[in-house]
Amino acid sequence: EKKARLAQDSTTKGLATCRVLLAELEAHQDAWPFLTPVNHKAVPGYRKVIKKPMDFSTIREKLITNQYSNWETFIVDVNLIFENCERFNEDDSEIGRAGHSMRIFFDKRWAELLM
Ligand SMILES: Cn1cc(C(=O)NCCN)ccc1=O
Repeated sequence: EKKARLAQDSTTKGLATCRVLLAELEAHQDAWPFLTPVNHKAVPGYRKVIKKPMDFSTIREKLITNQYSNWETFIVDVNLIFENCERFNEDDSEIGRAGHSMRIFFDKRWAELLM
């Protein structure tokens, strides 16, 4: 509880936690579909179906250029990756399974770092 409040209050600390977590997400073996923006020229329908694309490299760029005011705005973008993946991919598909695996990993690590 105290750690969570601390991380929430001082945004720099909160954002340091975000950097740690983003590095772990990018290093995960199931991160491959989410490392860079989906190439909508190579993936028919993607641009039409997914209104707000997001990926780990975009989140990293936003972190580096100070576009997240706090850890909550960071969480919104991470969850957008998983929501887009569930919307566009069957649960029983390579990418669908990777998305579920990454979401489970993220939720667990976030809880450990902030609770
Ligand atoms: C997240 N996502 C990724 C792809 C993809 O093809 N990624 C490139 C992998 N090299 C397609 C649909 C999708 O929802």
